Amino acid sequence: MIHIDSLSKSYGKSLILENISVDIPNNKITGLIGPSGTGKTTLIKCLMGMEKYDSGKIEIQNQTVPDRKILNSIGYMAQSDSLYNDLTGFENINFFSNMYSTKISRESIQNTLKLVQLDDDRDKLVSHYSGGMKRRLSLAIALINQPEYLILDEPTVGIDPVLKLSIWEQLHTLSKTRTLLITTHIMDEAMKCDHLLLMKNKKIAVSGTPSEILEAYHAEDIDHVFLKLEAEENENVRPD
Ligand SMILES: Nc1ncnc2c1ncn2[C@@H]1O[C@H](COP(=O)(O)OP(=O)(O)OP(=O)(O)O)[C@@H](O)[C@H]1O
Repeated sequence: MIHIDSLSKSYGKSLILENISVDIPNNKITGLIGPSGTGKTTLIKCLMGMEKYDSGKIEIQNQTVPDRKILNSIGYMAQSDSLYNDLTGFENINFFSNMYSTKISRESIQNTLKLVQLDDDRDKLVSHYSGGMKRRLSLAIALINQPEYLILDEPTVGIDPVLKLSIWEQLHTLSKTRTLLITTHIMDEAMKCDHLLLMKNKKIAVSGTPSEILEAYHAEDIDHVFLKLEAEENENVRPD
């Protein structure tokens, strides 16, 4: 479980995350959803120890983070791909797999490339990859050491609908034994998550399963929940 307690974070004078307290359950896909610029990536960077937070606490497996040992059990896919353009897909994933203390076999690299449907393109230079291929390679790199926690920042951007579906199937399979935290703007992807955290105004405004949230807000989709939150804020009325 990821436990976030009273977390606040500013960049300079701008407060980005305000007193956030939330638990991210094990063996589920939690979707962190919210309009652009609400602080989703900032929250993830705080979890990963890539940004220092001002106050509060983050614990993963009861261990305060950042913690080196815990980092080894997290697979992270950033929003922008950090790949070596002058290496092939295979060489990239091989490079990153050498960073782990446990040896990752060629077979497991090959299987992971297959999973993201890059096995046929493994020997192409990444500079010749499309945007979607780069995203898939980044996803493969996040998966390579079979981490207990997977934190994926907009994993399906630039990926075509058919592959997107197969990646979601895979994410669901992974979530049987792993804890996933995924950010997305894409509202139909929100509905595929087991648990949602809706971010608004520096806070987690709503949390629950997609159906619980839709029911509570009498909304047909998550977009409408955000619209209702906006109206609620403007009129200062609560949903009935
Ligand atoms: N390093 C930084 N220095 C200063 N401000 C930053 C920095 N990184 C992000 N911000 C600001 O913090 C706010 C939250 O950004 P963040 O990237 O966390 O949002 P987001 O919800 O992930 O957005 P998106 O969905 O567009 O990726 C934005 O106003 C952004 O401009």
